[in-house]
Amino acid sequence: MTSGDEDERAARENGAGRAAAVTGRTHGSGLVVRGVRRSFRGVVAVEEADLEVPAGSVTALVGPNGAGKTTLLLVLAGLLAPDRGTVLLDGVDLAADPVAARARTGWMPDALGSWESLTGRELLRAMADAHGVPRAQARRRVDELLALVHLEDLADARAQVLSRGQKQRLGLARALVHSPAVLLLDEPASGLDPRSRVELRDTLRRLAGEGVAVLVSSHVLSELDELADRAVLVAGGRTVDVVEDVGAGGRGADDGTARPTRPWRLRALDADLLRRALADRGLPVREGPGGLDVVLGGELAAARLLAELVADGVPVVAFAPATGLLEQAYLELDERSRR
Ligand SMILES: Nc1ncnc2c1ncn2[C@@H]1O[C@H](COP(=O)(O)OP(=O)(O)OP(=O)(O)O)[C@@H](O)[C@H]1O
Repeated sequence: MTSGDEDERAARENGAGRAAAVTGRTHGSGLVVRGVRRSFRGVVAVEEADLEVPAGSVTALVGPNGAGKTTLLLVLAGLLAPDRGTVLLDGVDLAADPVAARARTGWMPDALGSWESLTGRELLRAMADAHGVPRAQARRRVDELLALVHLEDLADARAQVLSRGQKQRLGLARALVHSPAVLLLDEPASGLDPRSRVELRDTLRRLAGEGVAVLVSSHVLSELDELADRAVLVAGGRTVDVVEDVGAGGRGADDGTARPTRPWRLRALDADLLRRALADRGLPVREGPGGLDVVLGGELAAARLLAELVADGVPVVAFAPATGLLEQAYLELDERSRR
């Protein structure tokens, strides 16, 4: 047994002993991806992927249909071999030591898959067995995870009778059975009702708080704004951009001019006065539903503008982002890829 294995075992045992912790991890090396390419008989699904997911963070993988997100996640999960490129999972090179790399990685595909004839409990125990979690510990771990995803009452029902959302929750528990340092999730919120989505968000944030590196693909951009710390944008098989500070809403540079930019919607009791005040500042204005939209360079620029308008006696009654930061970045990306 290597010292890394011993650390891992200690971390697992720690986690199993502390009911409050989902993994028991406190730190790790996260995920590093460099120059990954993957094609299928001439069809290039992932052309050039470069990204990092620091331990303790949630990173969103965002891009239009066919951008290569699922293919990339399958490569990172060790289920598809890349044509070239390097993947480091918690410091372990996936190509050099796939077994150790997979032991550090949790994978939640967008569908539960072929084990649906087992009950949820059997499925989780089989997974724990496959990962070499000792029996007594596995029993405790499985109970904890069933509670975490609120499936205790359905634990002994065959997975195939579960609803789509319940299967998604079981899929999350399955991905966590071996206390992974890196968690990869493909559209985890699909099929979840609003309450389950909030719980998923809380669970992923909690995992990140425990030091796990979380990479999550999703099309529900408004929810990623609240869930993710940062987002990696993918288009045409390439990682094309990174949006930092997603959760903070994009603070922007001190001069208020740098990215990220997005429209803000303003409403005043006197719309004409507001229109004139914005025009005086050289800000192009668009009529939006229920207000005027102006593009600003971040929250600092917005705060400054609001203070100026109020000081000038403009009776502003609403001032908020017109779209989420990620939504805006995604729409810009989509626009560029259509040109
Ligand atoms: N097994 C395969 N054989 C051939 N082409 C494939 C295969 N898997 C994926 N592709 C192609 O690779 C490209 C990327 O597909 P992928 O499923 O990774 O995209 P995605 O970003 O996950 O899309 P979506 O958001 O619609 O799920 C697509 O053009 C797809 O048709």
